[in-house]
Amino acid sequence: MSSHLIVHGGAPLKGRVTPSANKNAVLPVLCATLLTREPVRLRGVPDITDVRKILDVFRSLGSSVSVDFESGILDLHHRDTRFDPVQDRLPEEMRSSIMLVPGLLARFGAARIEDDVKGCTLGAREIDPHVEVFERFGAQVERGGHGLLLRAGAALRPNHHWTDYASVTTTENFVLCAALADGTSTLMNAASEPHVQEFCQFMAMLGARIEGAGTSRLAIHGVRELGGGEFSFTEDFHEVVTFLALGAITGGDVRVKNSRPDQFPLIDRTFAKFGVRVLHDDGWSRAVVDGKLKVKEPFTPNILPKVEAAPWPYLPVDLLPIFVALGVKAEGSVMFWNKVYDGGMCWTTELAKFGAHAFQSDPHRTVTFGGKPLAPAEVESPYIIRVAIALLMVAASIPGKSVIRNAAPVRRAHPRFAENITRLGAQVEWVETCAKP
Ligand SMILES: CC(=O)N[C@H]1[C@@H](OP(=O)(O)OP(=O)(O)OC[C@H]2O[C@@H](n3ccc(=O)[nH]c3=O)[C@H](O)[C@@H]2O)O[C@H](CO)[C@@H](O)[C@@H]1O
Ligand SMILES: C=C(OP(=O)(O)O)C(=O)O
Repeated sequence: MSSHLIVHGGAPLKGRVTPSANKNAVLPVLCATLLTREPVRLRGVPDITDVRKILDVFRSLGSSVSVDFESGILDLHHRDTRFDPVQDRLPEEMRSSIMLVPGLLARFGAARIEDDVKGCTLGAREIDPHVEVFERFGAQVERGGHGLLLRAGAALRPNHHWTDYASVTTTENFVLCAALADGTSTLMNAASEPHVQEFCQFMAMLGARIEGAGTSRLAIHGVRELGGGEFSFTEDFHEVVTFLALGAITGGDVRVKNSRPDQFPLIDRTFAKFGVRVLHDDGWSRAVVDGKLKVKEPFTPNILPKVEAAPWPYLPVDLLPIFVALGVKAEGSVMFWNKVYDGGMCWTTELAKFGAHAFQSDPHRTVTFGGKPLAPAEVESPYIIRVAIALLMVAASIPGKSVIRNAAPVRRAHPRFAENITRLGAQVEWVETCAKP
């Protein structure tokens, strides 16, 4: 079964929208709940496929799971749980599956990593930095059927570690292991993305002792046990940017609830490179285009304006496709540089189907020559959430019917996405089919 998005583009998107929570904050938090035997209540939990997969794991462990996606309230209680690391399988095709390991080790002294925990097909996405973290905390790792099997003794061993690069989920796994380790652990080159910070806030609410959240050095003082409690998620900055960009690319006027404009200065400057002014006022953000989308000329002669994406506080790499879509529409040329992934720019051929001129100059870089006339098209999304969104953005800006084939990755991160943008005036519908729509 495949899920395609049918888009009748050309309508300017207008209105107000409240974003959901950030999948990349919600998932490590869900994994972290395995570390406590006390009840946890989460508010603002989005109805996305990755969340459903983790909740299915909890049910199979025997945990109490009560979720109401309408209100976004999730009650979890992991008390009498059971797990067989050889027989039981964990979710695949999602990166966060790897963050179940510390909770399983803490409960059962055993865990597993499935063969496919790459998530979006953005490139290599190695697991070695994770394995290294688990080994430093004292786990033994060996290859088993369909993945790796891990075993650890009673308490994990505190340690001092410096990673090759600032990895989001490796940092989160380090914190998850260190929270209950027998002493103080430190991590250098820690990731500091907003979702890593939000995850650390949740851990602190459970009673974890973390210093340096939001910086590149974390110190975690292990505690004997963690408690329970309540936690509310904030708005997802990926969704804030997505809705703003959809308003801008369709010539509309979308206002998006955003309680963290302090995280936006670089994002706002990136929008400005395409002629989009982002205004933040009273908890709401708004994208304004004066005239038409146009690339801002640099003062330096004979250079290409560029957008660089890298670990925070750079522009987040998952936002890059959204700006590529703006680059295709804006008059002028821009170089996009994905400093993280070696396979994140593979989709320029799909843009060409709309008549766009985009050139992939190497695995990390693409140049857009924007402002060319575009026509509706049938395009194929790779298994990359934000690329499906970027293709939809381009389609929504062109009058006529386009089809985004295999757009299901959208459902991994954006709940009720088609409904949300339909309320803003888009004409979008899902089609589930075995055949071509
Ligand atoms: C569930 C979750 O939170 N997923 C996010 C998380 O994935 P994830 O934690 O898997 O991403 P990492 O930060 O580990 O980076 C992914 C890959 O990029 C490469 N790499 C990364 C950084 C670097 O400086 N050098 C380098 O080579 C490595 O091959 C690495 O495996 O962070 C990514 C980078 O923000 C986001 O795209 C993902 O949405
Ligand atoms: C790449 C993403 O997620 P994952 O790491 O789960 O594949 C994403 O959220 O854009």
